[in-house]
Amino acid sequence: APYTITYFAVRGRCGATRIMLADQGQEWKEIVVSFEDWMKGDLKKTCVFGQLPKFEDGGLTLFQSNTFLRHLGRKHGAYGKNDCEAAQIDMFNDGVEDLRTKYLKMIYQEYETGKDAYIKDLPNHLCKFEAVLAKNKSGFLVGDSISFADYSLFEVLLNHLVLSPTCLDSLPALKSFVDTLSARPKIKAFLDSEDYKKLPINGNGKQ
Ligand SMILES: N[C@@H](CCC(=O)N[C@@H](CS(=O)(=O)O)C(=O)NCC(=O)O)C(=O)O
Repeated sequence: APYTITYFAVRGRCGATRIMLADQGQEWKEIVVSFEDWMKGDLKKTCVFGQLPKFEDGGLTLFQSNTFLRHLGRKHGAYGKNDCEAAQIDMFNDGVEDLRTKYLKMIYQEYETGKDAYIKDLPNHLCKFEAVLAKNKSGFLVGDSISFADYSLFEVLLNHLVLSPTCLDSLPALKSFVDTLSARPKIKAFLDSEDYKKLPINGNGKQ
């Protein structure tokens, strides 16, 4: 397979990419880097931004997890049917990234002190995506087929359901979005796999 992910032994910022690859029927290789090896610094020096994950597509080497999603979107017809849809897909993926950034800040910097307040404030962020999905009859964020932004939203919702299992109870469009994507055969198989289940969501073991 031309695709290789190099990352720590976490779902982290590769969660959405792996779900997208699985749903698109793609195989990929995983190179797992231990924190101990990472701290030696040799690999870090070769990374454009000094960070992982790294994604290889044959001879193309990429960093930046959202870049992987866009690249796969272009390659596998998951980036809308025209520039207008592509721009909206970018917009919603950027919105998901805002939520992911808030989530990661809480997880890594203020879990004990900030978890309850974060969960309390969560509906104010999730309601924005609820409104978008409630408006688009296709069941996807943009247009009439799945895009990389849908995988990104789906994955961040899965993580939030671990943090707060009731967080979608009053958001029917998001609940149905998660149920529908979870039922897609290749996503279901991947989420049931040991490869998926054996990895913690985050690097500090908090979820
Ligand atoms: N914007 C980057 C962020 C990448 C990033 O923050 N990587 C962290 C690991 S993780 O937060 O994604 O799990 C890292 O390499 N940290 C180690 C280091 O910075 O030396 C992306 O989306 O890929």
